[in-house]
Amino acid sequence: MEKLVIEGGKPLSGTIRIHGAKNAALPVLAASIMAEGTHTIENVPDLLDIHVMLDILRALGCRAELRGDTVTVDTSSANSSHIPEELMKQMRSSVFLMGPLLARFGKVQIYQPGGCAIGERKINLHLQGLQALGAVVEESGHTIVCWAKRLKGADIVLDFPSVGATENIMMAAAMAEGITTIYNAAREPEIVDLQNYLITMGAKMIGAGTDTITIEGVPKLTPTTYKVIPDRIVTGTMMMAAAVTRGNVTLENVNPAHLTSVTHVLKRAGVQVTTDDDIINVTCHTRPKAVERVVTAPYPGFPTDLQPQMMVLLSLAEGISIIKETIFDGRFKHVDELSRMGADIRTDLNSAFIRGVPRVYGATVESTDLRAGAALVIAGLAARGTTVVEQVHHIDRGYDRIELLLGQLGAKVSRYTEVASKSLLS
Ligand SMILES: CC(=O)N[C@H]1[C@@H](OP(=O)(O)OP(=O)(O)OC[C@H]2O[C@@H](n3ccc(=O)[nH]c3=O)[C@H](O)[C@@H]2O)O[C@H](CO)[C@@H](O)[C@@H]1O
Ligand SMILES: C=C(OP(=O)(O)O)C(=O)O
Repeated sequence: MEKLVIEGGKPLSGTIRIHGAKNAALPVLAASIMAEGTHTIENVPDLLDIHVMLDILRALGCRAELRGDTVTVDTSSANSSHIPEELMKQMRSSVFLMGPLLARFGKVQIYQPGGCAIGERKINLHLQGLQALGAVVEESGHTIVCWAKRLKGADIVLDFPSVGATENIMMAAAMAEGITTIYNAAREPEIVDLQNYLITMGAKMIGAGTDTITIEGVPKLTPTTYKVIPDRIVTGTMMMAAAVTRGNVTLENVNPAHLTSVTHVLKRAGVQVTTDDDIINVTCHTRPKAVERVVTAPYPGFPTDLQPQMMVLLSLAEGISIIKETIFDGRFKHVDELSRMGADIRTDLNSAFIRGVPRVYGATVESTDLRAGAALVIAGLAARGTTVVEQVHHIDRGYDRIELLLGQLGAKVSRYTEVASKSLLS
């Protein structure tokens, strides 16, 4: 077990480069198995979830390795469509392999996926989409088996613009017979990235980034070299860290267009944000102002993956703010921990009412999930005194050594193992 120890109260300052997007790299790596041969995927972040995906690809018979920020996957020796349960449970994104394995082998056996405890995360839309393409789905306990002699194109209307379901259907449909149209598709930048990768492999599809995606299946895809997009959630996290510490931070290798809703909310809070091609600068010299209402929504709305971090900023803002979480039903676990640091937050169902306080104080807090953990780190940076964030493995799922990233901006964040931290804190 590892912990982060944060000495708060120092404004962040400097320039950092943002790593590639976890949520883009994961479906891209899953899709690689559809084309036999060697793929080179660039700008891949060195994260726990990426390593789990590489382990799964290896368990399926592929050769896969990450060197620097480049993954090489040789899928020619893939010989299994059964994802081992212990790997399946390690992350939600293991579910992305359903569509690709069905497309390549006509069969897939998985188990209910694991992942962060942020609410009920069903996969019914994934399964309904694959069924619409002609797959037979059998569920027994935790085990799910799907098969299809040949997938066939179909019109699919999603009840909700689920990111994962859109991606799974896009991948399966890329090699189905005929035309598939996904209505009410998710519009996230990661969907566009997946479409771009699939097109580079020879797939025929248009519409990603809008709510209607049309795919004409092709019999075969070919391996390729592809560079994934920058991580908009890591970017947003660092923007908020800069703001709460009243710092001046420049983020490079980012796509400002992916953060329009976030920039808009930060500006309403009085934070200065300027952008250039692939650069964002965030400067904040005064206490942020409350924002009456922030509502999470599918892209291009305010991302749920930045809701906990935004809550930290609003906890320190002048006035009363409300955050409404509309995507996940259990994504307020950070509230209790922030309250332990002195934040004044009440929740009612999916709304959080935040009365800004002038400062928060260091405490020992627990990271309950990935973005909650990131939020606690940000709170620790702004706090008076020392903050210890426990259960760092959650944070490692989405941030490549967050302490080093923040250290480049002058933050004092150190990582300790259980044994070291005991002696440090005794
Ligand atoms: C690896 C990855 O890309 N993860 C992101 C992806 O997760 P993920 O793809 O899991 O998110 P979805 O968009 O599918 O889920 C959104 C909502 O739809 C519900 N739902 C989803 C699928 C389904 O079959 N049935 C169903 O009811 C979920 O419970 C949730 O309440 O999008 C989320 C929403 O932007 C982000 O928070 C995650 O960081
Ligand atoms: C919820 C997240 O990821 P996942 O869907 O992989 O759990 C996230 O990235 O914040």
